[in-house]
Amino acid sequence: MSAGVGVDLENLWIRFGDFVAVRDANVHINGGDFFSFLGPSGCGKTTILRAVSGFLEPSEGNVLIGGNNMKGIGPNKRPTALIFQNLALFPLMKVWENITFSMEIAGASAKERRKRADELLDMIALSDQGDKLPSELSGGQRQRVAIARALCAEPHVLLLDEPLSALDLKLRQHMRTELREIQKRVGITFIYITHDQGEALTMSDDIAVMRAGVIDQIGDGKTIYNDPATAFAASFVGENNVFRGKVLEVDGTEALIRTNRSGVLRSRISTANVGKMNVGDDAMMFIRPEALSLAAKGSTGDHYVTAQVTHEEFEGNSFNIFMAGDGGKEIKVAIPNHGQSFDDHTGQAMTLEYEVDNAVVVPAGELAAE
Ligand SMILES: Nc1ncnc2c1ncn2[C@@H]1O[C@H](COP(=O)(O)OP(=O)(O)OP(=O)(O)O)[C@@H](O)[C@H]1O
Repeated sequence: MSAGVGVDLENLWIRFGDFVAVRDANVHINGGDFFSFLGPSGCGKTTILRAVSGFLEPSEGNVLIGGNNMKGIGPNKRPTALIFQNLALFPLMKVWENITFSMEIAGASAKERRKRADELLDMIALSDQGDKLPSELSGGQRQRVAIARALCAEPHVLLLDEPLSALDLKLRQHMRTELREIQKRVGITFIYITHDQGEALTMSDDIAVMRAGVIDQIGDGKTIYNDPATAFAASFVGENNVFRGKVLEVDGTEALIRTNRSGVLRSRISTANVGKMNVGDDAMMFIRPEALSLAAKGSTGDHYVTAQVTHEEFEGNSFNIFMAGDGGKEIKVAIPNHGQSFDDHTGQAMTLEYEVDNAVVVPAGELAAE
């Protein structure tokens, strides 16, 4: 198998007429990593992938693969292979013939092709399925065959454009584990595009969060979830409660925020913004539903929030309490279900407690659409 090589985007701009689809992207992807671009529809993910694969020439900046500048190098001369959502396996060809189609075009003998197909079938854990037709496989198995077919040409970088989105939910979740295992076995660099944060978080070494052509943050899943750099990253990845306000006081890595509706609250400053937030700045503070808990009645201080309960729901693993928040948004509190009894609090004012470390403040900015 070929080794994974690094991919770099340097000051990459992609314009379509006056429209800027990718704005000054700078990304380093380590060789052999599973790297995801995560963002909503239309944010420029596919455009970046097309620039890496060579189907699109950047307006400005460079794409480097294995340290080599790809300027002027066409798609079929690059060490990349691309997998789309629509697999397009040949329905009348057996699985092994599908996998080694590129070798047939190159004039390889049937014996050579079969040998290579068997190696790749082992790799995708479909050892005995080579003589079947694609229609005789499950959706997930067909997906693996498409991956094997892309790997047949020994790319150093595999580019995957939302390859799981056509599958049903259960299979999609199962395929996350499969894909990650295949990637580890093959050892090459995977660049994965998705709007599904669960996919990005479960599979990736690193994730780039994208918004309207801009990369907001690059980091591993835990960093992006626990330490978002922007309001968009905080609100796009996982559920989050937002408290808007202004910075009242900065104390190293912590700040006091005068919120519009919930008094003065203390928060950790997100790492990317330490040293950059000043008194008087518009700010957004985020606390996840699972980081809020019910406090004793009458508790006050800068890590307590009091709000009116609008409704509640039982979700199985948690009791969810919804409270009146700021700017028409609700505050959601998720109380883990340990089999305890749970009173209905609708209409009551409740006080919630949080650990300052579990609150994160960033400069006010665009929130992800719900
Ligand atoms: N050839 C083109 N000409 C003009 N505009 C384009 C072209 N290709 C893409 N765009 C625009 O660039 C933006 C980014 O498109 P892109 O396909 O990269 O988004 P995406 O993040 O992959 O979205 P999705 O998840 O829906 O595929 C979109 O607004 C799209 O309309």
